[in-house]
Amino acid sequence: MTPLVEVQALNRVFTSGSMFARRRVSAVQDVSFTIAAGETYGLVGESGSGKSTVARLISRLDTPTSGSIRLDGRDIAGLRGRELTQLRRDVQMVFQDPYSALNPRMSVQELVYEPWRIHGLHSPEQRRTRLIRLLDQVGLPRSAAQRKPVEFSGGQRQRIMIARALALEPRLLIADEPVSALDVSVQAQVLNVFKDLQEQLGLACLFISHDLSVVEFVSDRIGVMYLGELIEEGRPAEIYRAPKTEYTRRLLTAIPRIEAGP
Ligand SMILES: Nc1ncnc2c1ncn2[C@@H]1O[C@H](COP(=O)(O)OP(=O)(O)OP(=O)(O)O)[C@@H](O)[C@H]1O
Repeated sequence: MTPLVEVQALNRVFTSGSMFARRRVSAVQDVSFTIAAGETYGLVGESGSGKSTVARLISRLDTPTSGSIRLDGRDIAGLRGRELTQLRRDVQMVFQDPYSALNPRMSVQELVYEPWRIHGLHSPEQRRTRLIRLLDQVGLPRSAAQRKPVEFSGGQRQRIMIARALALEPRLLIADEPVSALDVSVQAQVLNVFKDLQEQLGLACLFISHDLSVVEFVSDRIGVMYLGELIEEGRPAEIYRAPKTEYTRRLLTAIPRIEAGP
């Protein structure tokens, strides 16, 4: 079966500086992996290892230096016009910082309606019904609809971000450090939202974190990145039982593991 996402020999080189002092960074080096429909693939590695660059390349916010990314077997580099608009719907992102990503002047309802307005989707009646369903799915009360982001805690704001990302019924959700800005006590609650969504919606997810315990909690498979390369890949249990690299072994010693909620 064709994987939903197929990343092949991906490279991204950044160059900066003047003609005399040129700086060249290989942010992503020969990275290949796949994500099946309904699968959560966790990408872990320390700051600067290239995780966010991979996310930006898959969502076509950036262009690879070489290599390919296929969604449903089609190379996303060639998409134009209506097909590119469809990609923008099919791949949604949730970022680390819900404080800056949500427009503080908009209510939760306006924030969730916005992608529908942009894409010209659904009648007013359908929007109301869908909004209620989304709030239920991410564990927010219906009364949240009329309130503004400032009235919510960090964890609740991240739930608003997730609801907004789900509004367009994406095929792939990319979550880039979605719990890193949250208190540890709140992290598990938001991670459980991701787990519930996987079970309810069968959503495919690229889940990025520098924290292996976070990635292990939500992922079916894990890829470890180091200095732009994917140095190890496997199921969480395999990686915990027998890490293949010294770097992964070091990540494993770092933090306590997250327990599932009640
Ligand atoms: N636009 C850019 N121009 C130049 N260098 C960049 C650019 N974007 C990223 N880099 C460099 O590429 C490397 C990988 O960065 P990237 O943000 O992908 O890593 P990361 O693993 O996501 O880290 P973090 O979690 O801190 O964002 C870093 O060395 C970074 O400085």
